[in-house]
Amino acid sequence: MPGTNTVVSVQGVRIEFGAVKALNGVDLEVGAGEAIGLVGHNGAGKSTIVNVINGVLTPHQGSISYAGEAASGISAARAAGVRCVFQELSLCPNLTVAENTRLMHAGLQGFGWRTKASGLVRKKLDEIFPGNRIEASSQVGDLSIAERQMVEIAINFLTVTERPKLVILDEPTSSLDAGLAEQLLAYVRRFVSEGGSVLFISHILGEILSTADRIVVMKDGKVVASRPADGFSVRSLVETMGSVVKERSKAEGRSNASSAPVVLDLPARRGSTIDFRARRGEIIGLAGLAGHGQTETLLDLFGRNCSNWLPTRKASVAFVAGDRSLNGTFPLWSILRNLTIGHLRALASLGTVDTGREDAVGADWKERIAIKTPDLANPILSLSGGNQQKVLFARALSGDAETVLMDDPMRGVDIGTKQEVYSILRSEAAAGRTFIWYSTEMDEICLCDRVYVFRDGAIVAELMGDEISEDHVLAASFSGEAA
Ligand SMILES: Nc1ncnc2c1ncn2[C@@H]1O[C@H](COP(=O)(O)OP(=O)(O)OP(=O)(O)O)[C@@H](O)[C@H]1O
Repeated sequence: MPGTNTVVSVQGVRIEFGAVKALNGVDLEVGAGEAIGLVGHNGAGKSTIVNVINGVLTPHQGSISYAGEAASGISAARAAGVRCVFQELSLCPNLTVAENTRLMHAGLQGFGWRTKASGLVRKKLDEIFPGNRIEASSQVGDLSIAERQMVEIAINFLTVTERPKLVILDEPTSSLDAGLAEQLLAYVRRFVSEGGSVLFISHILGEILSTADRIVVMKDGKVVASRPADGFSVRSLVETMGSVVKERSKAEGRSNASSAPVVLDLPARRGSTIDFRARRGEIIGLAGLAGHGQTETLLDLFGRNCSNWLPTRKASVAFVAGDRSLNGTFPLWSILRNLTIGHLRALASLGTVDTGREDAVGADWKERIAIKTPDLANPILSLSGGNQQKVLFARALSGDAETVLMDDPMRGVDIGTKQEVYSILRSEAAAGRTFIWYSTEMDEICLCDRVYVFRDGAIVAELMGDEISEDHVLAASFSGEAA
């Protein structure tokens, strides 16, 4: 029986989507003042259990109770103080930050609600992310993905009539750079020390280990471990999730392509003296604080190198978009069509798509990066977030583009798959492909051959080989000079 200090308890919950057993008898309890880290491979069932707790999904079997009272549904969860920051951000892009705050908090009503909403959200943004420059009057569609994530987090933590009791954060740092992620984790610890509870999902295991009191590991729709965080290490977590840690030194396999031909370049801008240059076979990292011009540089490179008045059989650059739902997936299409759309010409014979070859490409990539689905003909939205991201990767890598531009492409991808993708990138680079990779994860930046650090829209440092380290990237990000 759940204790009096229990905020939410789920017992024996089962959820099936057709043939997929998304939850196969899950028990989970969250106590007051507890920070729980929830980890598991892509498709393990983490978002599904979140949707049960916040009342969006009704279990096919099993029960749910809030503070010891059996109840279900969105309003029961809301009344129990459950709030959720979703993996696919749920703000309305055509409304302002203040208007989105009002949508989430029905208590903001009557004369002067807009001023009150603006004040509350600005105050919470400053409390969680000191130094941010987000205006309450800004339209959400004009904000970067990191800013949208910050707004959604602030809206869910703020108190209008009732203080939130349990805030569920589904991959909240996936679009935040290291500095913003640290600010959020520090705030989470403060919230928990004041008696609030947090259920925190992340594929970045370091932040789970440093923030959670207890870690729950899911695998194939079941909870396979639930222990105090100090009983886990990165290695034991990965193994409990069912993957193996591959040891690799940062410099392993780094190419020394300094004499290879330049395939893409951009002149220095905004007062910088450093030109951007990418050589054949290089993996170039774009680093720096989020929103300092990395995505714009990728878009600029893409625009300059793909616009062609004449139809072409071979695209020279492919792009893995950072905002999966806005620019990545075709939501009404199948998984297979989403994967092959980038290079249908190469799969065509006599002007129509050769479905046999298309199926073979799909089956090959399903196997290579473990896309978790019973059938590639299923809609793309039937996949978990991380598995959708794998499809976008496969779309870029399965074509024959010589250069692949990647805008923070590992968002939501589990650690086992990341390791596979790192190996694929390294072997493709050795075969002559060039990768330009914006990442908000320092570990990934450290895997690159050469790194450009961005600040205020300009390149402020170029790091090579052993110079590529967290300290040097941070020093350049803040002071504009390599350490
Ligand atoms: N609406 C849906 N229709 C069909 N299958 C679904 C649906 N939602 C989830 N699933 C399936 O349920 C399983 C669990 O998905 P869930 O999104 O909970 O995984 P997850 O652990 O959150 O993964 P990720 O780390 O990639 O976000 C997956 O196999 C997924 O394909």
